[in-house]
Amino acid sequence: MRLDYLSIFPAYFDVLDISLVGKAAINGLVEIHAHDLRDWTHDRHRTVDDTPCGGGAGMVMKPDPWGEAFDEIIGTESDPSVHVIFPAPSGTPFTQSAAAELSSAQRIVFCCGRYEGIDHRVIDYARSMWTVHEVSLGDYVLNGGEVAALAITEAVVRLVPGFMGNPESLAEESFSAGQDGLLEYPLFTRPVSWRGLDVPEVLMSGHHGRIASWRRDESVRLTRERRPDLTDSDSSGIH
Ligand SMILES: COc1ccc(Cn2ccc3ccc(-c4cc(N)[nH]n4)cc32)cc1
Repeated sequence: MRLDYLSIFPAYFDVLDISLVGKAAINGLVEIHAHDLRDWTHDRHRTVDDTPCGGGAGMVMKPDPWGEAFDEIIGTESDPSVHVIFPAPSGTPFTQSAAAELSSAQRIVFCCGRYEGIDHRVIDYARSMWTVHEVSLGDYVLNGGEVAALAITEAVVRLVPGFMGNPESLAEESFSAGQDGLLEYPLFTRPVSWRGLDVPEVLMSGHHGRIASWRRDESVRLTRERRPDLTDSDSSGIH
């Protein structure tokens, strides 16, 4: 899997060399390329923004640098196997199933906007050439697309076959299909007693049936408490 990042702050992606994603890069599972959008400007000030047509506050990212960057990084041929991701507050909420789908992609290009956003023709042009995803991380406002691109990268790359040492652990996580759409149960490890707080006795009983039952009850309780929106979905084991 090749991952490209287009941004006016490409240094945001240096962190990928440190993290687990960096390890995947070393063992050849993923290739990471960060690019400075200003490299495709031609004026002295390396300008990437301009005032919004129709008025309004803030600045909008000009289409020209994006188009030239696309030509060089992706090419001028249409290819639906290339996934182009535009993080945006107006995007579709990003989900674990979206991460799972993207984990089989061979190429993902992250377009990280800043200011008030990117000229919409850039997205329209990308849609005419590749598979485009406009995604939101959640109902809160970031200053640009870079943090979202990092979060999406981690969610996707950890699902790439061969990345996780213990792929079975993926099946037990919150939001993974195997959990019936329920939140993960509380976790404990040694010491059994810590600052007057004890591990639930059932977990020390060695009785696998009771442990499984306790864990499911806890998942149901937590999901009802924190994510009632998940309890009505068909995939959840509770209704
Ligand atoms: C309300 O309108 C706004 C428009 C743009 C911005 C700043 N900005 C510029 C590019 C960009 C890309 C993604 C995001 C983002 C994504 C999520 N889930 N929150 N925020 C924010 C972004 C702030 C607010």
